[in-house]
Amino acid sequence: MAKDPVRVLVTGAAGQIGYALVPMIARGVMLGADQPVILHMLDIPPAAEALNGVKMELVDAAFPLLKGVVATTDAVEACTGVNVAVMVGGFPRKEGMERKDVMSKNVSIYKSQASALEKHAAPNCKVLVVANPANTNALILKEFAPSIPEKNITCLTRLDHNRALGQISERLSVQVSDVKNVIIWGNHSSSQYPDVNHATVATPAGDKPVRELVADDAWLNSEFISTVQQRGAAIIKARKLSSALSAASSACDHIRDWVLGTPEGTFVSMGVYSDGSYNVPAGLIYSFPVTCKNGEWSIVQGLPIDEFSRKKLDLTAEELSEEKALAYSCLT
Ligand SMILES: NC(=O)c1ccc[n+]([C@@H]2O[C@H](COP(=O)([O-])OP(=O)(O)OC[C@H]3O[C@@H](n4cnc5c(N)ncnc54)[C@H](O)[C@@H]3O)[C@@H](O)[C@H]2O)c1
Ligand SMILES: O=C(O)C[C@H](O)C(=O)O
Repeated sequence: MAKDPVRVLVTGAAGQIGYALVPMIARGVMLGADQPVILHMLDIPPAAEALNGVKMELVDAAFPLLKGVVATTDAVEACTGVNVAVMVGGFPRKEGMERKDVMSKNVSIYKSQASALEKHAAPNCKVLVVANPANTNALILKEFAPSIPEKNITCLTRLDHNRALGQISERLSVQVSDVKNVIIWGNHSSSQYPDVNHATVATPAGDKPVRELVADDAWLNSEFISTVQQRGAAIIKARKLSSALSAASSACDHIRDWVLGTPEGTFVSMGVYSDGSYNVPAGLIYSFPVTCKNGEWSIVQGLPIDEFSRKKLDLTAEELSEEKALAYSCLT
């Protein structure tokens, strides 16, 4: 019997990530090739015409899994009944703007959209925040939607995770699908810590540690880390626009693994509400290694953390605490 459609909200759907993301969702990349979907697309009135153009293209593409499209500038209509919400909409930083200017605009958006989701989304709606500052926007959304379970509010660091897999695959000339268990700790910003200490590569002789195969700690402890941390900036420099297809694809990976589960023995990185694991302060949205089963994520416990890593985990936590304080100061 055909499955009932799942309603997926994409905010900022007229923007560049939205344009890459909605066809992936409509093709089953996010929820599976047998899962019908109804797309809810939200943008702001100045983008209404462009949003309608995206809707026209979705109709023209005749996706068999796409059972309906809601394209609107009304947050209540957009949020009504949604099972998955991918929050991409936001105000990008423009020339001459301070971090605080963009933070203040975005946290206000996330505060108001929190209420719309809380009141109108389906119970147990899973939320993924993509828009920057992603961790702090997700935290504000969580704080202003107290009836949504905190486990349902996450932010995207899977792009950074995938970037780390990509760098290791290039360095070792192995298939990216043979590399697993890198970790992104902390903020989706240049303070993040991409950690390969638990990562492995599948070889004909079994799984081997990435550190052993790379055999160059100096590279792993410096250039590898800064390349992943700075990859977003490198894409902006090259494209004059921030990453879009990789962000959209990683958002699909994040939701797919969360809903359908991670493969046995594999962990992925997700920005989730910290519970004090690994001595990360509770009350931040922080990226951890997680596994997913039956629609729930759990933080992988008990990984040894060396002194080098400890400092890096703490540094990115400090930045997130500062962002949290700044976000609250913008809202008062
Ligand atoms: N977490 C990640 O890995 C990651 C990666 C890449 C980009 N990003 C972030 O994702 C966001 C979107 O990037 P983009 O390149 O698509 O930007 P974009 O400017 O092309 O699109 C953003 C869209 O959001 C819309 N918007 C603005 N305010 C809104 C509101 N209140 N409600 C609904 N929609 C609203 C805009 O009209 C626009 O269409 C940015 O914040 C970017 O920094 C995050
Ligand atoms: O928009 C940015 O600053 C970069 C983006 O978050 C990315 O990681 O590609």
